[in-house]
Amino acid sequence: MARAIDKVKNCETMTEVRAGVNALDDILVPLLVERGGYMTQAAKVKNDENLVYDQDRIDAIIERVRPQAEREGGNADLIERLYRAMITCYIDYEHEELARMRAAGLKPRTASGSNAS
Ligand SMILES: O=C(O)C(=O)C[C@]1(C(=O)O)C=C[C@@H](O)C=C1
Repeated sequence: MARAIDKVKNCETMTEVRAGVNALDDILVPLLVERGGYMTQAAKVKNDENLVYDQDRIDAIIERVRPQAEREGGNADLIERLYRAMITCYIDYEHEELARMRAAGLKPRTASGSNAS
């Protein structure tokens, strides 16, 4: 199976480079929107500001994506930096989504862990 790095076309002009980048952004943006949708789901399920940030999960994601990047012929350090920056943005978004849902009437979790009715 072709690695991602092997799909990069040789370019002679910046027009060609930017056409390649635009084509990938057309794929990336919908995926980032979809990933953001799961932050909304996470905010709803966690329903606790103190649970939004999860260091163990961040570590697990980085452990997954670094070897994936290497298998695709990429730079694992670059992908880790991108993921850490992206997750930081999604954490902010998850907090925003939880605040939005609270303003719309979502009640905080009770001490027993279930949602207050
Ligand atoms: O898996 C979670 O617990 C999430 O809320 C998602 C996510 C992410 O994948 O961006 C965001 C915040 C957490 O710190 C860890 C990971």
